[in-house]
Amino acid sequence: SSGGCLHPKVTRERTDLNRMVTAPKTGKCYCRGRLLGKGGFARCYEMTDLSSKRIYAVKVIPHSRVSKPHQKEKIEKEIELHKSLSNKHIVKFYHNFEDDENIYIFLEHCSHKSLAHILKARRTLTEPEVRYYLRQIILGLKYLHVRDILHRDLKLGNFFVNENMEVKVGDFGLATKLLPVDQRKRTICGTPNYLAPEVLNKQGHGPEADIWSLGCVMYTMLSGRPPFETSDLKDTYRCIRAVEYSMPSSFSAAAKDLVSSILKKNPEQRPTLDAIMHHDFFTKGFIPDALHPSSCLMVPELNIPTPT
Ligand SMILES: CC[C@@H]1C(=O)N(C)c2cncnc2N1C1CCCC1
Repeated sequence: SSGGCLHPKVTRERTDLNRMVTAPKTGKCYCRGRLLGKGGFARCYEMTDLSSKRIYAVKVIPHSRVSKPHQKEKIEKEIELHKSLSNKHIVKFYHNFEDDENIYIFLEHCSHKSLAHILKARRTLTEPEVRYYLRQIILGLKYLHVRDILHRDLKLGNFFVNENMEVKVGDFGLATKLLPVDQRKRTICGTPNYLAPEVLNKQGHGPEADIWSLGCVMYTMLSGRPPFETSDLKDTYRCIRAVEYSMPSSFSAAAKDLVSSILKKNPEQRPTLDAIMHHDFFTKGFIPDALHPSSCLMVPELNIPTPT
C-alpha cells in the first residue's frame, strides 16, 4: 500500500502488516508512521492508535541494542523516572510495552519538534520569544527540582514544542535523583551540551548545574550560538572552567545581567529558579501569552502593549 497502514478506501486486507504493532497486555493495535529521527538506542516514529486515531511519538528500542545488562538498566531507569512525572511543561509519558523485537515508549507527540529545530530555522529568537519559551522550561525544571530530580542534559534539542506551541521538557535518559554531595557520581555521563565547571571538575552534578545549562540555553537562543563553543573540545573546557565568553552587544541590559548572573563559576552564587523568574528580564519585559506557529520560521509580529 502507498506507505500508509490502512489505505482509506481499502479494508484491512491491504493493511501493511509489518507496520502494525500490538500491545501484548491491552491488545491495542498501533500503526507505525513517519520516522521522526534517532535518539540514543532508539529509532523514533510517529505511531497511531488505530482505535482512537491518536498520534504518539514513540521510542522504538530493539532488544538487540540493549543486550548488555547496564544498557537495559538505563532504559528501565529512564522509563521508571519519566513514568512518575506529570506536569504541563514535562513531556507526557503515556505507556510502554515490549514485543519479541522491541521495547516501545509512547510519548506526547510534538508536531513542531524542538527548540533546536526552531532556532536553526530562525538563527536567533527575539527577547519576548525567549521569555515565552524560557518561562515554560523553568516551570518544568522547577517541577523536577522540587522532587529532587536533576535533568542533567538540558539543551535546545530536549525542549519539545507541541501543536499549540507549548514547550515540554523531555528526554530523561540522563536524569537522576539528587544525591547528597558526597554520594554524587563524578564521572561525566552522556554528552551533556552545556557542562558546568563543577561537573567538568568532577565535583558531581547538583541542581545548580541544571541552572548553568539554562544560562547557556538562554544565551544560545538570543545569540544563535552557544557561549562556550570553540573548534577544539579541550579549548571549550578551558573556556568553561575560566567562564570565558563574549556577551553580544545586541543583548538588552536585563538579558546581559541575567546571563552573567547565571554563568558563575561558583554554583552557590547562581540564582535559584524563583530568583530567575523574578529577574527584570522577565518582570520588566513583555511575555506573549501565546506564539503563532509562523514564529517557527519568521520573526513574529507581537502586539506589545506600551506601558501607559
Ligand atoms: C520520541 C523521541 C523524542 C521525544 O522525546 N519526544 C517527546 C518527541 C515528541 N515529538 C516529536 N519528536 C520527539 N522526539 C524526537 C524524535 C527524534 C529525536 C527526538
